[in-house]
Amino acid sequence: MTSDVRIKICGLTTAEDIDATARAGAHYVGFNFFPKSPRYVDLDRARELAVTVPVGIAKVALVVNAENDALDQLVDRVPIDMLQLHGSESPERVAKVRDRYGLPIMKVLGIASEEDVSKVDLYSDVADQLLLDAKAPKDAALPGGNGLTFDWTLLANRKYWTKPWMLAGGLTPENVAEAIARTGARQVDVASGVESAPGQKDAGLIEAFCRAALEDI
Ligand SMILES: O=C(O)c1ccccc1N[C@@H]1O[C@H](COP(=O)(O)O)[C@@H](O)[C@H]1O
Repeated sequence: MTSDVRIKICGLTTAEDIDATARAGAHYVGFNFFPKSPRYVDLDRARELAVTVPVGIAKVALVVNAENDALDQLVDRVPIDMLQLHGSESPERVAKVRDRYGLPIMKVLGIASEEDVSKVDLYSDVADQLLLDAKAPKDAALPGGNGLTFDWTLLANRKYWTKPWMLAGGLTPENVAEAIARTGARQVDVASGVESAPGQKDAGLIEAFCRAALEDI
């Protein structure tokens, strides 16, 4: 028996990554457009990869506080299905991006406290999905992709959320089943937890992650 959990593998950079992710049964692939990331892909590379993604797997573009010029070029050149806003974008900015491109938006919230969790309500009317990631440490070079978990009990007392949400932050083949069981997440996202080195995806780890996430426990 497999569960209905949906899986996003983020920060793919090669054709082999796409192949491994599709074979493992993931539902979303993420392309990372944050230049400082070891998972960064430029528009040409992202386009080459995106056109090979099998139908039925959603192609997500991860951007951080991107301006319209950069987003215009991205959307023009790369056939994506969703924008993941992983910066400090306000609800107003999220609404503007959604209106301008007509693409579904996944807004990311960094979580370290109850107050952070309560921000879901601020974005529920303007985002199509929420992604809850560990809040990056103040001195971190990256706002995500740091392999850090957050305190999952912060999600225990959440009220009903009207938009689909995804759990991220430090997930691995070893902890993803526990994370799902403890938080009730129906969607999970991983970047560094399926890599052999920063930015280098490992087909075996992708397969193990998907197997563990899809297992009914
Ligand atoms: O992965 C990155 O390099 C990255 C850079 C900038 C913003 C977000 C990034 N990754 C996202 O963060 C989550 C959690 O990452 P991890 O699994 O803890 O390594 C990841 O799923 C990406 O969506």
